[in-house]
Amino acid sequence: MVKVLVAGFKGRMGNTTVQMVLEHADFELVAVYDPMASEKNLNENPAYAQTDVPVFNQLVDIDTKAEVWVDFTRPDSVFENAQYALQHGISPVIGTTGLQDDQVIQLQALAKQKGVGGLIAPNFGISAVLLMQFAQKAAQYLPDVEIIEMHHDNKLDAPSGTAINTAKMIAEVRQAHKQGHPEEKETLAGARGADYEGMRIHAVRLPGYVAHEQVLFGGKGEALTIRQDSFDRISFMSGVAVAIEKIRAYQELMVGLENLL
Ligand SMILES: NC(=O)c1ccc[n+]([C@@H]2O[C@H](COP(=O)([O-])OP(=O)(O)OC[C@H]3O[C@@H](n4cnc5c(N)ncnc54)[C@H](O)[C@@H]3O)[C@@H](O)[C@H]2O)c1
Ligand SMILES: O=C(O)C1=N[C@H](C(=O)O)CCC1
Repeated sequence: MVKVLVAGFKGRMGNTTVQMVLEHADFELVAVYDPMASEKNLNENPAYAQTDVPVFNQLVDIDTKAEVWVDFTRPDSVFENAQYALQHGISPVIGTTGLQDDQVIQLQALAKQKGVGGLIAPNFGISAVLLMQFAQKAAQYLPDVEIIEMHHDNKLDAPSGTAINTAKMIAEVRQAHKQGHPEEKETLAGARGADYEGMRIHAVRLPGYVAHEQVLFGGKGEALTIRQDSFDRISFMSGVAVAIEKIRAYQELMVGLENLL
């Protein structure tokens, strides 16, 4: 049984992860953490009356035998949480987006120093992992690309972690270049979206959406559109489960679920 702590358990993804871990035959939920929690045990919540899982609402109070730390929290708390996990020999499985490149480098150095495996996955959905791989392949032949990501309107970070990762993967196979007309001007600021090495990224935030991405390629007289949709947060759970199962076999912090598939 893999002993699991879920950070951000009061949130949308944290709650979905708690249910998945409780239902999984090979996982044991040993702790949950969220600064918004006021209860001492998860069983104070009627939905989890049959459980016996300690609740923590401050990092300093956490006392656990957890082997894996699943993090679905906030862009401004994930770095501290991941540092805490690595320092305590707990493998972080990080779904929270918004980590800066220098923070990822620092966490990778810490993981190496401690010999602890960990994963940062911008997206745990298999459709998104495949979309990123297909987009990287397509960009070898169609280097003019724009990315449109669409999310629910409670999302804090823009562009999404998936969109940034898609752009990074495309940038590995594509010469950076400015797209559009050389003299184009925005008559309304932001009209052309964010710029990643000449690729434009557009972020849509609307109620009713969950998580969706389109990568648009244009060539001479032709176009290709690749799209994926997460209609429900359950779409992320098989990826989270794979990461929990496999991560303790590693001694480094990796980026991307594809590293474990
Ligand atoms: N990688 C993926 O596949 C994937 C999928 C969905 C969401 N996400 C990301 O997961 C994160 C959470 O998304 P959400 O929709 O569940 O958000 P949410 O706002 O519903 O939940 C976040 C929870 O984190 C808690 N929290 C705040 N600070 C904390 C801290 N320091 N430690 C522990 N918990 C803390 C909040 O109280 C809240 O309950 C976001 O960054 C989002 O982009 C990633
Ligand atoms: O709901 C979110 O927020 C999501 N964030 C991730 C991202 O930023 O790419 C993945 C999909 C859901």
